[in-house]
Amino acid sequence: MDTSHSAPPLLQARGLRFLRNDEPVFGPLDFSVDAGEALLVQGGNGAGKTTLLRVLAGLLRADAGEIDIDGRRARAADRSRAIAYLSHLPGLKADLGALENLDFLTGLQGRRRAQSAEAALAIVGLAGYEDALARQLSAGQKKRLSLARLWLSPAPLWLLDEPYANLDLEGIELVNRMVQAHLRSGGAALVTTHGAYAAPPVRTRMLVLEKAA
Ligand SMILES: Nc1ncnc2c1ncn2[C@@H]1O[C@H](COP(=O)(O)OP(=O)(O)OP(=O)(O)O)[C@@H](O)[C@H]1O
Repeated sequence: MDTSHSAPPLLQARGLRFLRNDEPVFGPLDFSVDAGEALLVQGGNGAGKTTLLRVLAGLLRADAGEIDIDGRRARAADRSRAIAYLSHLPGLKADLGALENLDFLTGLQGRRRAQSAEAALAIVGLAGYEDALARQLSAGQKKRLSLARLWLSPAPLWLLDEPYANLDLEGIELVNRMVQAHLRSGGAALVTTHGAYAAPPVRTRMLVLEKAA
């Protein structure tokens, strides 16, 4: 018997709204994503996609609304344990090597057991770059290093802001394989995109943000 329908969504937002200088950026929004699903957050430039992910990640405070994780109200501090946020800025330490960056970030954010930083670098195509300084990596290599950090994260909910930016075709396929594997192992992902999107074949919901008038 399939009991998955009785489980609460991994993430549920109700009446979520964000204002900047008293002007609405988005919302009120109602959406949810289940374990095993992707939520595609679409909208043009300035529609509020990054702002929404930053609110969910607890980096900005919503003006109204509620966020539940696994059926329980989750304030910003609770959410940080459940969420891994891939920003479109890489968030790397420029003067540390690739491996040192991973050790630093997993030291802050925890690590999935049975995953080594070296293995994660190999998965994202950076074997041989262990000691390369982050500032010497290309934009696409930095994105790959951020993907290795994501791969090591124990968090079930991935927030991916423009994950394909700066990646070549093989990198795009890498992101899709990672998302597929993460969803298969019971995770979920929110993915922002402008529209042109090489979506992985996974169960997908859509959330379209309109630019506030
Ligand atoms: N730090 C900031 N200070 C003031 N306004 C901001 C700031 N960051 C974003 N905004 C404004 O908030 C709105 C939403 O921006 P946001 O970055 O969330 O859009 P987006 O959908 O991610 O856009 P893009 O596709 O261009 O990345 C825009 O009007 C933007 O100008």
